[in-house]
Amino acid sequence: MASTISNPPVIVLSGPSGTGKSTLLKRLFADHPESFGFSVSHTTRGPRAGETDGVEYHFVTPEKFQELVAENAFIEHATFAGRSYGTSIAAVKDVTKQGRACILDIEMEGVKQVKNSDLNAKFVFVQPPSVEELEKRLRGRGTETEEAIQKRLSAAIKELDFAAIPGTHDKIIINDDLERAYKELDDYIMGLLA
Ligand SMILES: Nc1ncnc2c1ncn2[C@@H]1O[C@H](COP(=O)(O)OP(=O)(O)OP(=O)(O)O)[C@@H](O)[C@H]1O
Repeated sequence: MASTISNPPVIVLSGPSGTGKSTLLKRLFADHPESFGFSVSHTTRGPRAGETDGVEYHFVTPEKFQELVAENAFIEHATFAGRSYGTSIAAVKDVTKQGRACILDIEMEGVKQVKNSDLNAKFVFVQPPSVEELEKRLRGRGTETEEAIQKRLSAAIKELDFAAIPGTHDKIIINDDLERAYKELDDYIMGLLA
């Protein structure tokens, strides 16, 4: 396969937390390592030894970060332990300029930001078979506290309502059986890249 694609797409993958997005993407990237590029995030943390600005991250000051927030430059941004991180629209465009498709794994608010941007994106929603099954997976993953699980479940209901609006997504994949769901995702995305 050629290592670059003409007119590569931006693919937005969303869906409730615990629905299986990371599991599906990990497989997709492993199966097609040449097809996708990763956007470089901005961060207010300082570079560690060996890290280069613009490679691992765009390293910026808190003031610059706030400026970018005010300009609506970010698709998503968040603060962890006092450090801010964000995915900018420009960073996603850089990936497509290099001839690689860019997949964004983002939440509903980020999806809305992409819809409001000039990115030419395809929207894929990964839907759990049911809210009960989603709860089972979140518990099974064992990475969340009870409080976090409840928060994720109430956010999931909002995401499902949003996804139910006709035309919100180009493709809805129900992640019931992982093999089947993966094949559907792989076929759809490789179809976009063909
Ligand atoms: N089809 C499936 N059937 C059963 N279990 C699954 C399936 N797909 C994923 N899982 C399991 O569900 C759990 C949640 O999956 P994963 O971490 O990929 O979700 P996610 O959507 O990426 O969540 P987050 O948005 O919180 O990162 C994992 O333990 C994973 O192994």
